[in-house]
Parts: sequence; structure tokens; C-alpha cells
Amino acid sequence: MLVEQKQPNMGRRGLVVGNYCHDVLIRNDVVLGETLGGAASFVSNVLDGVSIRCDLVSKVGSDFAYSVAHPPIAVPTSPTTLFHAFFDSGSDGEGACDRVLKRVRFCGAIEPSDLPESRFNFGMAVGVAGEILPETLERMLDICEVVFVDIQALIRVFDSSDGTVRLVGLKESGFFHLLPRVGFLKASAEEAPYVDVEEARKWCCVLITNGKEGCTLYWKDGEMQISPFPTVQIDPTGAGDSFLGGFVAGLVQGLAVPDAALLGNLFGSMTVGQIGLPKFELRLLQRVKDEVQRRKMQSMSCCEDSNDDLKFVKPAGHQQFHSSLAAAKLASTAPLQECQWDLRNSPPRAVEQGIPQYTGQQKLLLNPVYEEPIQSVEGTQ
Ligand SMILES: Nc1ncnc2c1ncn2[C@@H]1O[C@H](COP(=O)(O)OP(=O)(O)O)[C@@H](O)[C@H]1O
Ligand SMILES: O=P([O-])([O-])O[C@@H]1[C@@H](O)[C@H](O)[C@@H](O)[C@H](O)[C@@H]1O
Repeated sequence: MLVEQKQPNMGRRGLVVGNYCHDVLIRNDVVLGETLGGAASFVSNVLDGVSIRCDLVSKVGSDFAYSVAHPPIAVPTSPTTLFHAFFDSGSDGEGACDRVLKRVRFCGAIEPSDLPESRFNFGMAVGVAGEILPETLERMLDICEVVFVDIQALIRVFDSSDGTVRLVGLKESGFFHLLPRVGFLKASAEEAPYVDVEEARKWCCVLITNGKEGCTLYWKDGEMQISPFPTVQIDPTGAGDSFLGGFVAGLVQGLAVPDAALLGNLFGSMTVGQIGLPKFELRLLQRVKDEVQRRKMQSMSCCEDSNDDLKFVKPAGHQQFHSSLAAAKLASTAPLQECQWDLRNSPPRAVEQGIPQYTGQQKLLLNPVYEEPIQSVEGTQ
């Protein structure tokens, strides 16, 4: 049976499920730095930024190294999930780096019994290391009106000797039978071949993100390309997570799906412009919130006769909304050089693993394509 594919009328109470992790970023065998990671941290960073309240269920070990707004469940007998992300120079034909991820430590699964008893307007299944079990997703579907799923939570498997992440087809993942109950499924272009988009779009809305090209929405009887926000990419980590946070934030605030996807693209682009978890300037966030409110009022006044069906035409004023968000982003004064870390103070977890640590002062660039423009920014300081 096909689900009704409607524009969701979402309330504001959300549940985000996925473990925080420690990320170690490595380029050409040298540790560049260590950051808080995990899709849950990027997603909640966006939701908190635009003042959307959520409960977050995440597990970490007693070695967890960060102070976070949404306290995790501490598991004394497990280590915090740890990823090594290798950005060895590259090979995608345009000189950019491919990222190879290794899950080095795993905190453990989030069980259905770890979830709250209450009900939520929306849920987000955003695991990174296999912590979301089929029964956990099923419980989320029971207690949340609409559930957003990042496919990386479902299709990752980990090499038994070194933890290298590989992907399996959604049909083989043990989650496929739950697809008809999922509202939105997000995958990157790299993950898309494992989804079978043609099959999945019959059941739910599929969002395929494609880096600097923006994203495409697929619905049962239509598809739509959503424009990106041009950005100098420094670190791709968390772009997809922030995209999903921005998209959900847009829907929660009453935007139409194509407009919400623009907000996703905006937050994805702002994430790749910084290293690790991005800091969003308060002034920028306020301006984005104002633009969203303005857009919502405009859509309400011009679309009074619309029903709730998701329309695969861009709503009137969509392009103007893109321009307003782009202008808000441009007006942001966050200087690129704030992305620089004092790597000498990075905690020594990677050294424990026997990987030499970066001790220099030069800027961290995980994507060599952009080395020159960033260095020229540094020269203007
Ligand atoms: N270089 C970039 N320039 C502008 N926007 C980007 C860039 N990279 C990512 N984004 C934004 O972030 C979204 C998610 O990025 P993507 O790389 O597709 O996801 P993932 O991090 O899951 O691989 C994209 O759809 C786009 O909107
Ligand atoms: O970059 P992205 O694919 O959106 O998301 C990333 C995950 O793939 C990775 O496993 C995790 O360690 C990062 O912190 C981040 O959550």
C-alpha cells in the first residue's frame, strides 16, 4: 500500500537519535585535528541555532571529551564511538579528496528502551556507527508523527579487522520493511546507489544531496533540483547532517518542502566552510529566522487555496527566497581564519593509536582544491 505523500504539518517537538562520536581527521597519514562528531551533534547544532527544541538520545563512554547542550547517556563500560576520517589527496578527477572512514571504537547500540516514553511531532534517525537497530527505528516510528532517516544510519557495515566503513544495499540492511512508515529518507550521491531511489520514492520522499551541486528531491510522481549556495569548502564533514537539520528546521517552521530543502542547502554549505562542528554567528541565525518567517507569511498569503499535497512545482518566490538566504549568508562576518585550530592542543587520542600528530601552524585544508584562495585570505589578516 502506498502511503499518502502529503506536505507534513509538523509540530515543534522533536526527537534526535544517534551517538555522538570523536572524529579524528587525518590527511596523508598525519593527524590534522580531533573534533566532536556524529550526525546527532551536527543536527542538534542546527536545530538549537534556530531555536527548535529537541530531545536527543545518544550514548558515549566515560572518555567522552566534550561538553554538549544535550547530555548523552554515559555508558561506563564502553568507549565513546571513534572515527578516523582519512582525506588522502586525491582522486575524484577534480583534485578533491575522497574520504575513507574507519570506525575505530564503538560505544554500542541505542535500544528501544533507551528512548523516552513520550510522543514527538518528529523524529530523526541519525546514527553513524550502526547504533540504530531495526527495533529502535520501529519504536521511533511508533512514537513520532513523522520520521526523517539518514540512510547512513541503516546501511553502514564495518570491516571486522580495521573498521573501514562499507555500504550495503537498503534491501539487505534489515530496515527495508520499515520504509513505508518513513517520512523522508536522506542519502548522499555516494550512498544513492545503495538505496534504489526508484523503489524508495514510491514509499517516502527521498532527498539526495550532491555536494556543491545542491540536492534533488524525489517523490512518487515528481522530482526537483534545489540550488546550492556557493561556498569555499574547507572540511566536508557533517555537511549532510547539517543539511538534514536545516531541512527539518524549515519544515517545522512551516516552509514548503522545496523551500525547506533550500534551508538544508544553506546549512550544508555553511558547514563545509568550517572545520568540524560549525559555529553560526548569532546575527546570521537571526537573519535566517527572519527570512524564514517572511517566507512563511508570503506563502500563506499567496497559496490560500492549496491543499496539503506536496507540489512538484517550486512555490512562487522560491528563487527570491534563495537570494535572500544567500544575501544573509554573505552578510555574515564570520572570518574564514576562525576555522584554524590550535592543533598542538588537540587531545592525544590519535597518538594512542600510533598516528603522528600535526604540529605545524599552517591552515588546515582537507580539500586541496581550495588551498590557494584560503591562503590568500590569511595573507590579508
Ligand atoms: N562544496 C559545497 N558547496 C556548497 N554547498 C555544499 C558543498 N558541499 C556540500 N554542500 C551542501 O551540503 C549538502 C550535503 O553535502 P553532501 O556532500 O552531499 O553530503 P554528505 O556530507 O552526506 O556527503 C549538499 O546538498 C549541499 O547543499
Ligand atoms: O559528513 P557526514 O557524512 O554528513 O557525517 C559524518 C559521518 O559520516 C561520520 O561518520 C561522523 O564521524 C561525522 O562526525 C559526521 O557525522
